Amino acid sequence: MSSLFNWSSLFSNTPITNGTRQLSVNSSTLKNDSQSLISEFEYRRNEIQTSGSSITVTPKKHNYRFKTTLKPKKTGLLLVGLGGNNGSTVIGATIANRNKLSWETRNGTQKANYFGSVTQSTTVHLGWDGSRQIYTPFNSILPMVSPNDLIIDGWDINNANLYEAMKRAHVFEPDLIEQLKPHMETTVPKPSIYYPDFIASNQGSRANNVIHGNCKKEHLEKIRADIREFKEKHGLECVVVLWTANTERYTTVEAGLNMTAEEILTSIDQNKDEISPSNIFAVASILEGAHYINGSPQNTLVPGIIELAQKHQIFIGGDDFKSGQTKLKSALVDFLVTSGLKPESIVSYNHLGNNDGKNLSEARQFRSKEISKSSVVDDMVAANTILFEDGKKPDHCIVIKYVPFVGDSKRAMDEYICSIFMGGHQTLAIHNTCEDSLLAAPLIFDLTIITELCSRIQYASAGTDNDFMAFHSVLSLLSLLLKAPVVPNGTPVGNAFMRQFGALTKLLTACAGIAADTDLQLEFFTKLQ
Ligand SMILES: NC(=O)c1ccc[n+]([C@@H]2O[C@H](COP(=O)([O-])OP(=O)(O)OC[C@H]3O[C@@H](n4cnc5c(N)ncnc54)[C@H](O)[C@@H]3O)[C@@H](O)[C@H]2O)c1
Ligand SMILES: O=P([O-])([O-])O[C@@H]1[C@@H](O)[C@H](O)[C@@H](O)[C@H](O)[C@@H]1O
Repeated sequence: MSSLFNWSSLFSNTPITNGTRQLSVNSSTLKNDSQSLISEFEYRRNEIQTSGSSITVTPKKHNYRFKTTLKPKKTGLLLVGLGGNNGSTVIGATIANRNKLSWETRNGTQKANYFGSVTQSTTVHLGWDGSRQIYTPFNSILPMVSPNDLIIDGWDINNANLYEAMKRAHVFEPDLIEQLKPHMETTVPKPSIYYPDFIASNQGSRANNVIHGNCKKEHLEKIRADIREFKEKHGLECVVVLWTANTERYTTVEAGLNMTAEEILTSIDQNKDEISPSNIFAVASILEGAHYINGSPQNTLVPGIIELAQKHQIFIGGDDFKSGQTKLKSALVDFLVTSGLKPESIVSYNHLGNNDGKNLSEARQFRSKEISKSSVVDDMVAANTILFEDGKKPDHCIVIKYVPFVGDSKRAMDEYICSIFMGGHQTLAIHNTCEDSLLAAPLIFDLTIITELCSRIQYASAGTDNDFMAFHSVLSLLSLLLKAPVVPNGTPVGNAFMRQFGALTKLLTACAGIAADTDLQLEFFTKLQ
């Protein structure tokens, strides 16, 4: 007996599709009670055996059951770097959207929105209704937290209140800033951990809001207490701690320091220099049951922190928001290679004038960013041994310059040179003005919302009584939103943008009992039986 499932009826306060359409799923395999939805999904993949130049493909089927707890959790977001350009933009945007603010610009009246957010502003193809293709909003497929409902707070080494921080950021229009003033001027970030050696020396003048003392164990306990207090004060069911503070230098990764959960905890107890502020935030989050996301490029998520997250069944994700120049690259290079054109040279230059750019103007912080920006084409190159028969990657050059005048309005200039047919070359020269915080802030919502959703999804093998399990702690599903995805050990990194989007939406539709969109569209040139 098929069941018609429409979860909006369960939560009258959850707008199912922003008032446009109601999505109901009519499936015989779908079971739901008032608390959860169980779907069955036949996962088809190819088991591959290679031997020399021969490949053997064995199609395999795996029958999954997905169990989604339907009611979104009351969720808090704690931002490390709350007073920064991204942090103040995130908070301001939720207030503006929640209060349906509009403001005057020289181009006319602008209304608050969540453009640039995958969860809030994209749609997913469901199929053909006989006369047109039907798409549904991403956030109508399963119940998700609304960014308007997020409780947001955080830490900063600078004590500017969020109104001052917003003005300093030069991201929002003055009319909006003044409307937000009463909502933001009373919020001051919590004092944070400051170890000068990890961020640029030019950030020292900002550090007037720091936790005193040099004992890393005490710093850990203070951050843990902050997380506990935040959770209890707001009655939260889910907390995500997200690093949007300055890019740190890489930390050493070695046995005895941070290779295991025990080592990272012992190294904190022993006050080891190589334990970074972001390491401490990650450990504190995990120990307090809060999920941790790294929006910056440094290697916070060392093996010991990954092991600790697994022990505590907490999600972690990173690294480095994929917001502008690299985001375009992750789609464009996929397009070029898929077209049979061979990128030979990729030069990505940008200059920016915000504090991020100032921090990145020092060599060790730039190096963290150069690493995360450089790895984004690796999977696309490896996918085509016709073009890249010798495995030689394209020349790939990253340049970042600090030019204060442009502020948060980063100017990215890229040149792609490809080998094409019969010895020709195609050159793409792209000028891309990236309003950095307006591009990154939506990703912060998505990272938080998808992490909370994944905390409500469990899986089991169909046809068995095996218990339902949570996904792996390293939430590689967040790769769409990150430049250098951290993935479970031994699994591949995927950066091609549309493949990442497809993986995310196909999981959601599988959990909702909706047939995955194969794009084959056989119904248009065959007779469906
Ligand atoms: N498009 C983007 O904006 C984008 C894209 C990818 C990555 N990022 C990364 O996001 C981060 C934030 O970018 P931003 O433009 O908001 O930078 P920002 O400099 O404006 O904000 C960073 C904030 O972190 C604070 N801070 C530094 N160390 C801290 C610590 N230990 N604890 C708490 N606060 C601390 C600083 O005082 C500052 O207010 C940077 O690492 C940047 O590389 C940004
Ligand atoms: O995301 P993206 O535009 O490729 O990369 C950007 C860097 O090139 C830039 O220096 C700074 O704006 C951001 O930190 C961001 O990481």
